[in-house]
Amino acid sequence: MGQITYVKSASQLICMDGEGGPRTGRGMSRLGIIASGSVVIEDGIIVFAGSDALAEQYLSRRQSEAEIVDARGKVVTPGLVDPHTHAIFAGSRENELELRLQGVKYIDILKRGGGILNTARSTREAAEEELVRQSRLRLDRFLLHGVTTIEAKSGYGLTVQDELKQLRAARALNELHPIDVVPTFMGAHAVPEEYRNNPEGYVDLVVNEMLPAVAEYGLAEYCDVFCEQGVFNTAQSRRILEAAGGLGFKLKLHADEIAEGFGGAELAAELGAVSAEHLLKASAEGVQALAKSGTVAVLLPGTALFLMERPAAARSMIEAGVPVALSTDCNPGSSPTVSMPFILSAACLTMRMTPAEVLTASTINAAYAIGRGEKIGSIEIGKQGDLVLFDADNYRQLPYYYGMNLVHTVIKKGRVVVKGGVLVDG
Ligand SMILES: O=C(O)CC1=NCN=C1
Ligand SMILES: [Zn+2]
Repeated sequence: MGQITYVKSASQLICMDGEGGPRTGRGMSRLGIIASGSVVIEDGIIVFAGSDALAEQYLSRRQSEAEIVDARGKVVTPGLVDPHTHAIFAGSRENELELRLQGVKYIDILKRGGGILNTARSTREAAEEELVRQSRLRLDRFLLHGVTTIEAKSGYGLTVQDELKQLRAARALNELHPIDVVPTFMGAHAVPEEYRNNPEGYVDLVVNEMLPAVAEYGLAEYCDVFCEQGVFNTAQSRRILEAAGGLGFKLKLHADEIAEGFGGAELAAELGAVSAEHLLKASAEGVQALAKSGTVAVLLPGTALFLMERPAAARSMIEAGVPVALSTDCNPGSSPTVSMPFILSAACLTMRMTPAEVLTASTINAAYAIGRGEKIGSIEIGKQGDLVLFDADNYRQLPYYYGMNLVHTVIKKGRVVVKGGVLVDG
């Protein structure tokens, strides 16, 4: 008899069930809400989701064997999914905040050898165990904010060995922490100091040495590139992503974050990338291309806020039929946060997404952005038993109480890992 967890009598059960594939347009507003609903999880997999009455019937005599989680007065959603993080790193860059408040631009800090290169220095110096220790604390905080799966990129090593070290740390965390970690290789995050005068030589290193090594050790599912003016141009980005595709990596792209209409969105769509990320400055043609290719637009309103930039045009993307997902972009330079609940609020307040849309964008659509849409992101029979119980009367309160963490209980693969807003040991 398997381990049964019975999540009982939620005031609102947000199933997010529905047609296959990421949700678009009006589909982003269909949440599949069951008033007074219950979920039964057996051996980590959802075996029932529906009304309380039917749950009682389903369990019948086996209720006595179940661990009952009282969800009365709670809103129950799928575990939140963060599809874009740089969460594996050492050090911090709080000094840059004051620099930027004095008017120094993010990209100029990088050009001066700070920014990503600052974190690269501290990440290269850190042993793998130290990387795991520091990053594990961030994963604990993600869990306390209702996040049960994250994507995690490399890109602070910028040498073959240090990129492999970062990805091994991601693998170790995936094994030792309740949160599932989906790894992305991002050696093309910045050109390191030692290649400052030979950026093409660094692209050669990424293509000829880093990608084959990461593929050989099976350390990443995705390849991502910072396609940006002053970082990697579209020709370099294309070369790296085409090489990655040839080695079996699925593709992502940091696109149109800083320079207007740099062509990242168009490139992501042309290469059939699973997702394009940031898109603050995407062109109208780029948005249309994303809609046509079905590439998920991963929007990062926290980053726009932290960089004091206007956010991505989420409304026109949704209206164009682009599947939209949300993320913290957790990283020490442009978005030092793990709070997906705050990102939901920021998406409403700065990009005019609705409460229903931001929930879809942080669950099922975020799951599809990392290739996990058939496994997580909704409360449906056969999916992984990842749930969050929020202290809220209804789902609209999640983005409404901005800056507050309403997470009460988190269940990961059927096991309670956060209770009363506190991590459960073991
Ligand atoms: O600054 C960082 O560490 C992360 C980042 N990569 C591209 N934009 C922000
Ligand atoms: Zn990023």
